[in-house]
Amino acid sequence: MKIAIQGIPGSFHHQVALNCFGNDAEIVGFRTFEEVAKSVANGHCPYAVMAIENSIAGAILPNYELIDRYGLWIMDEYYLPISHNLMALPGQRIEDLTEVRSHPMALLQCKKFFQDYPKISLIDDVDTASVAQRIGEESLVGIGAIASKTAAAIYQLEILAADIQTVKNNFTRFILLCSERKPADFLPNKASLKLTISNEKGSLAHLLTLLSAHDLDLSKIQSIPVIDEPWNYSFFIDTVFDTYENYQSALAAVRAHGGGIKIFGEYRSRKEEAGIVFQPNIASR
Ligand SMILES: O=C(O)C(=O)C[C@]1(C(=O)O)C=C[C@@H](O)C=C1
Repeated sequence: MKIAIQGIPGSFHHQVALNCFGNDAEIVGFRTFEEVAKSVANGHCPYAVMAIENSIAGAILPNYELIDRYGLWIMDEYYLPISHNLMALPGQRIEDLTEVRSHPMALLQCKKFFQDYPKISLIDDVDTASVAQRIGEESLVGIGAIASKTAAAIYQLEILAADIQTVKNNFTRFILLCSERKPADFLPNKASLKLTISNEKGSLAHLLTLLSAHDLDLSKIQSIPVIDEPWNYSFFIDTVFDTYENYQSALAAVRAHGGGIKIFGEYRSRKEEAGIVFQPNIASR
């Protein structure tokens, strides 16, 4: 079973793919999230794991756009506790480093730590683990990586500072994607949607009131531009609900008020299971 991820062994995506699909899964690494989305849409990989938001750094907005554009289906979610570590070639000290490279989301999560090291430039790179791999393979002196302890072990780097993320309790929420909606043998209590409303005074307030009147709890709302209609916006919404009926009647009310709805996925909230190894519900998919 092929699972598409952005990254290589030692990356957080790789860890999540192993946690969710087991050690026998064939994990296929890509350099960009766009290639990941494409590989699921064109059938090369039946499933993908994709980071969507982090508790310190916030949402990865471009990934919402990819799910929308490639018409992918969110079938599950997974919360991974994230510990970032500064690492370099054995023998290097923090004072020797002039550059630290990592995935942009990882750099954002560790910005505060580097305030004490103004001589170090922080540089965006492909993913956490591939920087660690490059430093090891090319014996790069003066360059550090921010990555997992697993990456340090695989690529034989020394950890100079552990747990350097701004707050210790740091989670990234990942979503599990497939190419299309399949019949579910479970009752969802969470959905990811795109809602489009007319750009009129009070229309967003009205939409939120409608959702709240049907007991929908919004766990996320994010506005994104409608690219072919300048200054008009759609809203990506994650909502958690007690009953599927409430959710359906909320959607019916939004439609009745002229709102457009695209459903990206209906699944079970995994927040309370954060950090616990689990099997995704893929038996019937
Ligand atoms: O670079 C990695 O190791 C990743 O898996 C990417 C990623 C992300 O996309 O947010 C995953 C989790 C962390 O939030 C930092 C980076």
